[in-house]
Formats: sequence, structure tokens, C-alpha cells
Amino acid sequence: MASNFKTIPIIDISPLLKKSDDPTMSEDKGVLEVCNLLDRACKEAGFFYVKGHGIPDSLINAVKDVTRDFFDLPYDEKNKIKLSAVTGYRGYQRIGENITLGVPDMHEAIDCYREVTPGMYGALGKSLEGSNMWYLFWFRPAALMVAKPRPCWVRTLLIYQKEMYIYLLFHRAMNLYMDKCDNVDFRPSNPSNFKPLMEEYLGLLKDLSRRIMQGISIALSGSPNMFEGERAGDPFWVMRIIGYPALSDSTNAMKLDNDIGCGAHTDYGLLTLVNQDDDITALQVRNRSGEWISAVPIPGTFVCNIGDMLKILSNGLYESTLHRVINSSPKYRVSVAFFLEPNFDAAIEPLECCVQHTGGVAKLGRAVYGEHLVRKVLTNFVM
Ligand SMILES: O=C(O)CCC(=O)C(=O)O
Ligand SMILES: [Fe+2]
Repeated sequence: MASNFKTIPIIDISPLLKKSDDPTMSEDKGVLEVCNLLDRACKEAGFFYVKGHGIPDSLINAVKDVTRDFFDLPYDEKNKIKLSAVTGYRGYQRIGENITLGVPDMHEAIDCYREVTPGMYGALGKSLEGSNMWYLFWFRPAALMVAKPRPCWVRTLLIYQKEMYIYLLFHRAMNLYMDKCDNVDFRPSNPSNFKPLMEEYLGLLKDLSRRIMQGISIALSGSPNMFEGERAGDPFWVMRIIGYPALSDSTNAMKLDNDIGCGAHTDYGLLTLVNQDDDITALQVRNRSGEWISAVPIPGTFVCNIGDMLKILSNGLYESTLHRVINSSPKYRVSVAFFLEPNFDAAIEPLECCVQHTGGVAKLGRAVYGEHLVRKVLTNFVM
């Protein structure tokens, strides 16, 4: 549970980055100082700014400029990369199409997900590969085996329901598989510099976020590479390129119905890095007593926050704090959020070192990341 923080700490991570290829990094004084600050921020707020991250200001700003250029285009042009189930929920969504807690969000966005390859599904996914394999899964003989004595038809029905649910979930996950939508490019070719710029940016953010996770590993008393391998060695990632119309703006394709740019939510994965507009305060973070604390833009920094999967891994030591966006300024706001996630098929459960630090009992249950993601994405869109 986050504390009653009133401000969000700023952390200079340059000492951590300098040592990130050094196997003895966790003995370095400068690294340990950064890790202490990360530890405190993750416990108290679940949010922090990073500076000294090495990503040039010119690129950070160019990414926001090209985002603004895209959202400035006519609706029909933007809709050429329309998000749908066929694109695996990738692409452009108009204002009001994204839904948080049943309420349409007053933003437009491009959603980008890492492509999903068959190997990423793990055992369950593998059984669904190939055409129509799912019905074997549906009626497999093992489905008739249950521990508790119940009439046969009840047992069959219960298993049938559960398996159908799992099937549906993974069917949607299969839609995230790029081979199913390789004729749909969800990245716009207009503006022409959009793709190369975002590719470069994405590469740098993947690297940066993994380096920050090294610091978080050390902060949690683990080895610097605790999140590599089965947990997040081949991480899934998401990038949301977002535009929030000014409240007074009625020229948009859909009239604004409410003032919530993005409803209160927690992020799904490990760590989020937000590149937000410099001159508009709109992102708000909720503290323990329910006050909304503004994440005031600090040029040249990223706003970072903890996601649900890291909350589970840390056994609740770190908070995935509720946040929302309200753009009450008279200007259109853009932000680009990068989400570092676990491996798609990672089974996430509290880490032993965190259980030890939190009274010896695992307080949070196990979650398969891909299932968690698909469940969340499906509640975000009405299709
Ligand atoms: O636009 C922002 O500042 C944050 C967006 C956000 O919280 C999200 O996309 O999860
Ligand atoms: Fe968020």
C-alpha cells in the first residue's frame, strides 16, 4: 500500500547505468545509493522520475512531435491503421474507444504490442497451435478427471466451462500473434518519419527499462539479473502513443463526454516509462489517503511506475499505484508510454527473497502474465 506521499521522487540513475554490464555492480557504492532510492520510491509511491538515463532530449522531443503530427491528421487517415480484433488489438483507436471501468476514456491512441510467436505460449499455448487444435483441448480425455466426487455430468460441465474460458482467453491471445495479422501494419507510414523514429526509441527504452530493473532487483536483495531468464529474459512489451484533446476541443471526431483522459487504473506489467508533454500537468497518482498527486512534467525525465506483476513478485512490498489522466488545459496533450512486461508465458509469483522480507508468507497469488494481459485488454475494448 502506497504511503501518504505528497511528491514523486526524482532519481538520477546514471551511477546505475554506468555499472550495468559489471558483474560486481551490486557492490558499487554509487549503484547501491541509486538502489536505495529506487527501493524507497517503489515502496512509498510506486512512482518516480528518472534523470541521467542517457536518452537524448532531442529524441524524447522528436517522439512527442511526431505523435502530435500523427494525431493532427484527418480521422480517415488515422483510421487506416485502425485497431481491431484482427490486428490483435494493435493500431489506432479513436476518442472514447478505450474503456476504463466501463467509462470511455477521452483519448485517442496507437497501441503497439510486441509480436507473439508460438514459442511464447508455453505448454498451454502449444496445445492450441495449428488449425483447429482447440477442439482436442476442449474434449481431451483428461478433462474427465477430477478429484472431488460429484455426479459425472456436473464434473464434465464444470471442466467444460473452465476449459472453454481458458480457450477463449488464449484464442484472443492468439489474435495477438502477428502471423494472424501480417497483412495489417499497425504502424503508420504517415508521417514518414514515424516508423524509423519509433523503432529507434523503442530499442533504447527496452534497454533502459531492463537496466532500471537491474537496480530494482538489487533493491529487492536479489542478484542484478533476477528478472532475466524465465521471468523476463524475453520480455513482452507494449507501447501506447496517446493524445488527449483539450477539454474545450469540440472539433474532434467524437464530442468529449467527460473530462477523464484515462480513468484510474494500475499498469499490468513490471515497469512503465512515460514520456509526457513538458508543459501540461495531467497525470495524477493516488496516495494512501486517496488524494490525487500530480506528476508535474519535468523536462528530460521519464515518469516511471510499478506494474501489477512487480507488485506480485515483490509480495506487495512495491505498489502498483492507481493513476489517471485529466487534461484540463486548453492544449492538446501527448504522451508515449512504454511498458516492460514479463515473458508472455511467465508464471509470476512472489519471489522468495521478498517473501522473507514480508513475514515469510506469500500474500499474493500466482498469475500467468499473458492471461493477465489478455483479460485486461479484453475489458478495455467493446468490439
Ligand atoms: O498519459 C500518461 O501520462 C499516462 C498514461 C497511462 O497511465 C497509461 O497509458 O497506462
Ligand atoms: Fe498507466
